[in-house]
Formats: sequence, structure tokens, C-alpha cells
Amino acid sequence: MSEDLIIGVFALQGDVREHLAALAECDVVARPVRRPEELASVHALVIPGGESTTMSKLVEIFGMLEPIRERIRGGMPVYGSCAGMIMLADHVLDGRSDQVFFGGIDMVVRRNAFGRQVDSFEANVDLAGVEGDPFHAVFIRAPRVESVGEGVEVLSRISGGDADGTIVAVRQGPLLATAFHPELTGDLRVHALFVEMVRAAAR
Ligand SMILES: NC(=O)CC[C@H](N)C(=O)O
Repeated sequence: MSEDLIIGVFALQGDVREHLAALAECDVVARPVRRPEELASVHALVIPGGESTTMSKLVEIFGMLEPIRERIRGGMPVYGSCAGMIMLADHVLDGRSDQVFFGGIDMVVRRNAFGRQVDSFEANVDLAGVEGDPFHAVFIRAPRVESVGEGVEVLSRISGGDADGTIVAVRQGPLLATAFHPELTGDLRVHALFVEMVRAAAR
């Protein structure tokens, strides 16, 4: 275990436990983060899936909006899955009017954009930088990436079906986001990729 690397999981709302477990399996120290003092002690942060409107309210109540924005500006690696992807987007469509976001990734994301019938669905996707079989991706009322700016690397798109070509994973510098939930399927390759990004940033 590399005791030196501490990755926080933003623990105000969402599937925190699953991310903590996935990170622990990747041989790093994983800790829940709720307050500014806890944020100060981690090298990187995971923002879980959940409900971004609820997360937004709690972010304000716990005084975490500016501290996290500040760390993002300072280059802290962050990985957001699903609601976490929404929290990392610079532009969000169909958010609540009073909803707040951390921002950081130059992309336009639409909340709950896959339509009622496909509230939840699964797809096998290729992921740039991840070796082996396609990744089995689980989408739950997922956001849709509508466009990305020049500095954003598209890591994955859905291939085939109604959503063919839809961007579902992106990276901009130390920031990583997926519209799906790798923490729910036991495939550790996305977390391993993030840990690698965190190690690289810490070097
Ligand atoms: N599974 C998820 O994280 C869903 C995201 C949720 N629909 C939101 O807007 O925040």
C-alpha cells in the first residue's frame, strides 16, 4: 500500500462506500471528505454518483464550494462519476436555477438527458488508456456530454444504438469524469487510471 497517497471521496451524498472500497482495492488510502479540514489532508478527490441537486445544497451548507474550487484551480486531481461529472462541468443544462457546481472541465453537460425509457441502461464501451476488454458501463439517470472544449480529451463514446457517438468519459489535465458508474461493477480499471493520474501529479 502506498501510504503516501491519500484520496478523498466527497461524502456528503451518493455512493461513497463503493468508491472508498474501489480505491482501497487500488492500494491507496481512501478517506471520506465532508469538511474543509478533511479536504486539506487529501491529494485528490472522487466525487461520487448520486443526485447533483442534493449534493449542491449540501455543498453550500457544509461550506465546501469555494474550498473545492480553490483546490481544483490549484491542480488537485478530481474524478467525478455521473452526478460527480455534472459537478465538474463548466456548463450544465437542465440544472436547477439555484444549483451550484465546482466546474473545471470545459464541457456542456445535460442532466438526465437519456430520456425516460432509458433512465438506466448498460453499454460496453472502449476507454482510451484502459487496456483489455471493453468496459461494461452502467448508466443511471446519467448526464449527457453535449460538447467539449479544445483542451478536453474524449476517452470514450457509446458505440451503436440510439445514443451512438455520445461522449461518456472525458479528461482535462488532472480532471477525469465518466457519465457511468465504475464503482458499481467491480471493474477497477477507471479507478486505477485515476490513481495513476494522481501518482503522476504527485511526482
Ligand atoms: N446516477 C447519478 O449520479 C444520477 C445523476 C442525477 N441524475 C443528477 O442529476 O445528479
